[in-house]
Amino acid sequence: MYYSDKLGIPKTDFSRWRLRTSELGAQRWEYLSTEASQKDPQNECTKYLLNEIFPRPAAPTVPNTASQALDNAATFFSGIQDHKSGTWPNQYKGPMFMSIGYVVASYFTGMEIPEPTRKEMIRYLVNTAHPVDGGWGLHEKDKSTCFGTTMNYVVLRLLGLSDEHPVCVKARKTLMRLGGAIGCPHWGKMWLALLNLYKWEGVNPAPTEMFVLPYAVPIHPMRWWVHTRAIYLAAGYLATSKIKCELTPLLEQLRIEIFSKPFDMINFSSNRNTVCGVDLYYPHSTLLNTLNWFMVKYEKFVRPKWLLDYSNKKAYELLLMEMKNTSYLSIAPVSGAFTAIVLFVEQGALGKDFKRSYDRMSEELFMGPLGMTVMGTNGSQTWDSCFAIQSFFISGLAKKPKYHDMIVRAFEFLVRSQFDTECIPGSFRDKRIGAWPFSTKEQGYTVTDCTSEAMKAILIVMNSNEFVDLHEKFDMKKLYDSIDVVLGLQNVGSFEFGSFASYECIKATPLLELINPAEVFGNIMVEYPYVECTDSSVLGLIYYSKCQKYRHDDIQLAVKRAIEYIMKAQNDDGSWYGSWGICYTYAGMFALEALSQVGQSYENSEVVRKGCDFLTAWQLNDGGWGETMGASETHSYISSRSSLVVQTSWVVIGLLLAEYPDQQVIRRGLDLILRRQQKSGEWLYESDEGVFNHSCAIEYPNYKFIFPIKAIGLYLNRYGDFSILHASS
Ligand SMILES: CC(C)=CCC[C@@H](C)[C@H]1CC[C@@]2(C)C3=C(CC[C@]12C)[C@@]1(C)CC[C@H](O)C(C)(C)[C@@H]1CC3
Repeated sequence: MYYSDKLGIPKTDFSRWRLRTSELGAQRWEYLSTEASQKDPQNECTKYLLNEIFPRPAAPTVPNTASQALDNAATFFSGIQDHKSGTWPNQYKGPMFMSIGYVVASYFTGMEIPEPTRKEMIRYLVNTAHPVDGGWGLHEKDKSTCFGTTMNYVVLRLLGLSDEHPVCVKARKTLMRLGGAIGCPHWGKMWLALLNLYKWEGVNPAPTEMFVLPYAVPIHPMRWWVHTRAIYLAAGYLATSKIKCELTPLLEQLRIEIFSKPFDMINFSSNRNTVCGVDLYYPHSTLLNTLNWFMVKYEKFVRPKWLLDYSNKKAYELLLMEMKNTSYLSIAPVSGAFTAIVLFVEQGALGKDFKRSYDRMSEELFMGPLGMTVMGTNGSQTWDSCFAIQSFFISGLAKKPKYHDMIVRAFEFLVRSQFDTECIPGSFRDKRIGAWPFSTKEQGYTVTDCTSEAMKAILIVMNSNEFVDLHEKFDMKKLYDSIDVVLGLQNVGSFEFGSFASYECIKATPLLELINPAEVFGNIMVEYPYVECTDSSVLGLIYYSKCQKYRHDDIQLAVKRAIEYIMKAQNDDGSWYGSWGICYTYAGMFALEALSQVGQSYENSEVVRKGCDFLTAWQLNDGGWGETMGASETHSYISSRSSLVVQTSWVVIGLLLAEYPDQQVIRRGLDLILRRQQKSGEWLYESDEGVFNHSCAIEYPNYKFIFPIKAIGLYLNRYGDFSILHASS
């Protein structure tokens, strides 16, 4: 029973929800009428996502051996694939600062949120409120923060929950304890200012003049990290124009509810830098405070109107290009919602670009047992499909005819998802033909590791005799472009030689972090070298060069440089810090896999030995491994009390690929994985697997299938099958 049920919060009829997908992987939830629902049964994937049948029926065979357990897992996982797209849709949730964008954009523009969505968004927030104090944090499992609590309180109120509802009363009490909404970080202040719940003079400046500087200026915003630039481009337009919506009775009421003082008594301009202590992850530098001080004076006394108009016009043009490059999705939900508001301001409710962008926001909403929320991105389609294919091949499952169609569908999805058009000239985007995104082709952004992993998955299928029927579906020449993109993404200038970053090369100095205005995230200003992205790039490049001749020498050189980077990135204790998964177990697996591909093993490489010894030292008494979000935040390994299946799988995979000599250590990990497997063949959610910007946890629901399958498969390859006593918990 969920908290929302205890409180009697209205719920929709789950049997009426359908997940509609497209061949390009777009996902939209639709709520049918009872009659339509009867004619159009829910598919397995949707039932699974909504937890409609639980506990699920046991797999037909009780596994007596590890290979049978593997087969049950594979059967379960292939059963929840979405057939139309060939992907594994999932509620890619965690961050608690995304829904505000959709709700503010809807309120601001007068667009009505459909009733079932409204109800389920309320349910989700009720179910994720902190069990003790009723607030919300930066992510679902976080302590309550001013940002999380203010944003989600406002969302609930805009969605129609009464201020007297116990959930609101409790949350408000926590908000007051945190000092009220005045302590919101920069983005929070911006959302409030748009809603006329905060004065723009109390928001630190985000000047659009930066975007009209010549690109040659080394700190030009188009050299920043793609997300930060997209957010500040749209938010800058809104902030400099001091856009706000009309004050409605509800907003007037909210002005009273969220501050600890009467609204008119607050001196907003003296609270530009007020950030609640609990929220502060990345405090301002003196440089940023000084620049902000000058900017405020400049905006007030110096800035000529023509310059503001000129730079906002430029910002608007760039935003339109961004929308066209991303099929109106924008790179991610935060920038997407700010941009939709800009388009509304420029074009009005009937504007075609506004309408398209607003419509696309529904593809970020995802329904689940707790309710509906806006996800971190419009999905994780490509990334998960790459790993699904690879793990089925490595564990020998791909040979079994019963998984043939699943692999065909995922392969065809990857083929459809490769970029085949370039971005609009002048939009400061790199060449993308040949590359792959993290989510969908329509989202339009190349990701380094996604490109390499997709290339590898495609090649594995193309090299396989079982899939000759697919060989004509892909022209291998299309990988020439992929190779060009990947090679072009390696950092070979003055920054972090040999490494790979996330979306682009590093284009500006990390000193820019000194002007990071976001307060709640670290490392967001520029691209950084990521060991996992570097590892994946190595894996893709090596696999390609083993079977193809194109740019062979360039690839060898790139791999050599990348491997040198990976070795250099190892910490003294043998660990690697993972930026996108939690944490050292994640990066350890990737690094050990990359090193194994150049022949480095426990026996012959000091780096590998240290890497393995670091991991084995953290093995828990139950045989597995588990790491907490604290590790990502504090940059030191923090173990969970009992093991987690996904992280145990990461370590098992790493150790197996490193040819770690002690079979017993690995076997104990594997036993844990097998013990946690359910009778249905699946594994259940245990803890968030992913992270970003050091402070925000995010779920990767497919990891609990992909990595155990790979771990069991690799174990069987090395040591052979064995009988098991308990296959279910
Ligand atoms: C602080 C900001 C700007 C918030 C918006 C959220 C995005 C920045 C996040 C949500 C999902 C996210 C973590 C993601 C990534 C970057 C940052 C994202 C897009 C990437 C693509 C970086 C490279 C990684 O190896 C991997 C592919 C796993 C992830 C996927 C998700």
